[in-house]
Amino acid sequence: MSKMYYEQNINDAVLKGKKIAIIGYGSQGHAHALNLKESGFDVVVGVRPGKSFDQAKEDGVAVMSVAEAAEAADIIQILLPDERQKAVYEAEIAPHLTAGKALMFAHGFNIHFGQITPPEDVDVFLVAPKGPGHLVRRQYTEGAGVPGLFAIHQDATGQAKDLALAYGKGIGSARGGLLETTFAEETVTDLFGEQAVLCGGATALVQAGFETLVEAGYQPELAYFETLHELKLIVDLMFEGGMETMRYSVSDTAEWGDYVTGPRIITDDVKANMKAVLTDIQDGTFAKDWIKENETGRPRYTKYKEDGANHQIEEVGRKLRAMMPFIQAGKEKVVVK
Ligand SMILES: NC(=O)C1=CN([C@@H]2O[C@H](COP(=O)(O)OP(=O)(O)OC[C@H]3O[C@@H](n4cnc5c(N)ncnc54)[C@H](OP(=O)(O)O)[C@@H]3O)[C@@H](O)[C@H]2O)C=CC1
Ligand SMILES: CC[C@](O)(C(C)=O)C(=O)O
Ligand SMILES: [Mg+2]
Ligand SMILES: [Mg+2]
Repeated sequence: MSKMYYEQNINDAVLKGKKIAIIGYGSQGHAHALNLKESGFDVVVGVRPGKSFDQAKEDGVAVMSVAEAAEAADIIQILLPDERQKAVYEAEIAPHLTAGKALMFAHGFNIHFGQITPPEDVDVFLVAPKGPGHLVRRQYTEGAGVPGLFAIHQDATGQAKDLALAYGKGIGSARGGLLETTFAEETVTDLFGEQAVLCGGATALVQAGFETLVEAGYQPELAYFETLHELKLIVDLMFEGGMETMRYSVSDTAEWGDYVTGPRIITDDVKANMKAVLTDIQDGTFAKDWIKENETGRPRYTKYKEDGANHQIEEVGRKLRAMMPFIQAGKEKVVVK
């Protein structure tokens, strides 16, 4: 088994007294900033004027411009959208990235695909929680933690690994476990996971199931409960006790259908497609296409987003969820802006 690091194995003294700049206050940014602050670390948020700036202020976190935060900090964690990082790094961070500081990421995209090349005299490492930022925050406040990966790209000070582990502990990820990787492995596996399974694979599966039922004449509300709402309940059991626990709780009929029909849906063709997706990620085809999409004003991204929001499963879901206030009760609301 790979070596896992948990809270009790990590001495976070190395991070005490250092100023940590969290650049960006979005999904990951707000979670890292608030968790680190509540773990007793010295945090400043660097973000442009606007929504996030105001939110950070309202949350009681010290907030400055990106350049001011980068200048003030010993450790600079870039939590901006991947496609914006290069421009902000070059204009506002690089001028303040002096010898002995640390540059951090939560995903290796810009280092691995050569978009950002930091100077050799700084530490460069990543701490990447394996979960959405809002859940990194929510789980931390509940005393739990989203597991994470860490990787060292440059160790100029000899302290990079200790800093990465202390940071991972500070955001709560050492409660779930920290695993060492490389920038290459983190970047490729994260992109593969989100595209093939967690986001792309899951939404396509749910949508296809919903459409199959609705096109066959069944009620859309029923199709929503069957293919989307209940998926969370099924995945909760897999999360808690693996597939075995889920199969224990469902009926034997469902379990039999799982064994005989799963492979009719996820066929060898699907696995061959997954391998092709992995190749596109590994050889840079995906990254090149995503960078070009951003350089040309995101025409396809915008259309996909619009189509997704207008799909019948979303319209039906909004109405049904409005009648189930308990879904959000007691939770920090994830507001889609
Ligand atoms: N989302 C997630 O859960 C995960 C993300 N990651 C990685 O973490 C990193 C951050 O991702 P994520 O949290 O999704 O990012 P978000 O899209 O949530 O980041 C938005 C933040 O970036 C700010 N921002 C955007 N452009 C600029 C700019 N030009 N100058 C200053 N601030 C700017 C926004 O400010 P404003 O409000 O002003 O627009 C906002 O605060 C990425 O590397 C991602 O791959 C890793 C694991 C999971
Ligand atoms: C699954 C999507 C993710 O990789 C994540 C939340 O871990 C992301 O980039 O947001
Ligand atoms: Mg991820
Ligand atoms: Mg990702």
